[in-house]
Amino acid sequence: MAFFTRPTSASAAVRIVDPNTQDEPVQQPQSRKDSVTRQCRNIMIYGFCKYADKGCMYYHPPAQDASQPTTRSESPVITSSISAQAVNAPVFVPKSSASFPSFKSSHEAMRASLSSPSPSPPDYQSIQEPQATYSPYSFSDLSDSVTSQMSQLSPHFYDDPQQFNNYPSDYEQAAADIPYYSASAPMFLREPLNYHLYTPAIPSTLPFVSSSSDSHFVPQSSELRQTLQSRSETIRGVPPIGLNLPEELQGYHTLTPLDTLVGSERRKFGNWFSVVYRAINSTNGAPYALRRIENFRLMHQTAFSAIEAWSRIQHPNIVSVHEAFTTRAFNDSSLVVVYSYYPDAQTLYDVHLKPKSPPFQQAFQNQTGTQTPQFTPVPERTIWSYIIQIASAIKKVHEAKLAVRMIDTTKILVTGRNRIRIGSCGIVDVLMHDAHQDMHLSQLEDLTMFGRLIFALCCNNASATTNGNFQKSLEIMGRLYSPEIKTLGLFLISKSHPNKNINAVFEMIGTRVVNELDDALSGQDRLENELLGELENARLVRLLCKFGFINERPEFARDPRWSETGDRYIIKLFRDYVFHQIDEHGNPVTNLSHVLTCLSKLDAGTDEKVMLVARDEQSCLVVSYKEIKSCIEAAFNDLARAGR
Ligand SMILES: Nc1ncnc2c1ncn2[C@@H]1O[C@H](COP(=O)(O)OP(=O)(O)OP(=O)(O)O)[C@@H](O)[C@H]1O
Repeated sequence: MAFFTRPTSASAAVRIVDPNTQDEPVQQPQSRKDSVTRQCRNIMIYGFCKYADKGCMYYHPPAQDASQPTTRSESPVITSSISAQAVNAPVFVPKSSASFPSFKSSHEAMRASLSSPSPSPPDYQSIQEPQATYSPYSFSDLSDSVTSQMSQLSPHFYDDPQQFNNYPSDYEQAAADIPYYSASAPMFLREPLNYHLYTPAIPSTLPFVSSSSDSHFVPQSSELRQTLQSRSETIRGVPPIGLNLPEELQGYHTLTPLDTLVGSERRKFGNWFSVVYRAINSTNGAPYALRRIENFRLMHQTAFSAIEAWSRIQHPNIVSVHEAFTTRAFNDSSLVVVYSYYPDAQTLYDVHLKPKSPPFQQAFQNQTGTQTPQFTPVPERTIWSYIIQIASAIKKVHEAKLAVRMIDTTKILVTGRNRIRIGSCGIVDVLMHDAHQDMHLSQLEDLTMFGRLIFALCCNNASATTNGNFQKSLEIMGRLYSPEIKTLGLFLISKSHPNKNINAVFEMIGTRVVNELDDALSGQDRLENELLGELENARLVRLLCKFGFINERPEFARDPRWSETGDRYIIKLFRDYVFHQIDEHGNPVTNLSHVLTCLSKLDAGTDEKVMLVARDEQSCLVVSYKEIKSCIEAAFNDLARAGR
């Protein structure tokens, strides 16, 4: 790959040479016969030609004619109102329109034209040289303005925080660190991408961060996307009509029950019936889970002090408690506790213990009595993961001088791949406020419940430690899992162990915690990698929005100054260049990579130049992405100002 020295001049103007004529002898000037019928471009650009009376060979219409805008089929009108430096570049007139380069060839033309090293001293002079044969009007008039305008742009562009205000300061630092931007370093016409501004390709040497890898906590990319989409859809789900629920409940609205059980199926929370609703908070618009305890009468306001203590507990394995209140909105006296909401969460019971309806073939075999349904054991790695997460949550709660009081497969939520959270915290504290509670005993009871839960999960039976199932459960555990799990389970359910506390649990599972940590960190790497792939989206959407604001505005449809001149004209041509390419057969080029590359370079404002060809193919402009970017900024700011 070859890169070529950038002209040392500050000018943006580059003479375009048709690549086919690179090695050909210099073209002869156009015949005078042709010239006198063509309108002088100085008239089109400046409204007058100072060489009109000094021998300029082109046609100079009377003053009123010159001011008339040309139609679209003619060459673009570039008036003196043009502010973009690139517009001041000399206009390229191809030898014949039939040789208009296709998308590919225009790039090749660009390459070819730029491939010869720029002469030194300043390239500008080399541009002036062929004036006599190339264009009848003086270039020197343009040079000053171009130089001065470019000098405003070039040297400090990357120093100006305004230009890069879309990027975090790290990126600015990165830009500063890259020698490419250093003033003393060689500059190139054809620039490499600013890699600090682009998402690098995923290194294949790190298989665990690749989007197709499946980690313990993070599924592969496609599944992750599906999961997130589904959650987003769930949050926006509308409640079924006719539920007769309150429209507004203490600042929450759009109540949707998460439990569809009816009648005798309804499960109880202790002695009380309970329902969980998803509801939207009117203040912040976020969804929350509201657990309602029906027909509960609060005797003392102090019962809510436990909720206050629970609301201070933040832990990745505990569903956060936000607030609690009593209400008569359900036509009874209900207690409502508000929790963080996890869309598509299922309870551990639903995921692992709930009897699944057997597949068709299996059901048929059962009827004939040839085969009994088997349960699918929870993998040992998953059991350890659950153990560590629950133990970690319990430790946090016990250290806060509280007890969980409800460690049960129906109250632990699976909120992601192998991610669990203890839910419904704080409710028992309110319900049992009047009963005397010994915190130490409550904490021991937590550990016993924890042990029962381990047995239940390993044996796929919620009553694994009761109803005479214990011996069978021990046998199943011994057969399916390593002895450490059984030892831990027995330790937790034992009543008389002198040293039973959560810290002792961690002493027993210490080595397994290391695995969990490794998997958690790998999951984080995977997620970071996923996030990296999404980084580009925001910048591209921002740009596309600006394009949408600027291009084809109906109120300016009849105003040629809006889209046929200056900044807007460049934006229009650039839009054509990005989106409306056609191949050599005239078919649309729908190359997404081309679009993304162009937009990324535009957003980064690179110095790389691009050749924009007018729709009538009679002229073209060479502008840098940096200049196009400033055109877009200017046009957008005009609109924004007008809007204000
Ligand atoms: N914080 C929450 N975020 C999202 N969903 C939740 C939340 N809390 C509970 N749910 C969901 O609400 C549903 C009902 O919860 P509930 O605790 O009533 O479970 P259950 O299995 O019906 O147990 P039970 O009725 O015996 O208490 C469950 O599907 C659960 O996944």
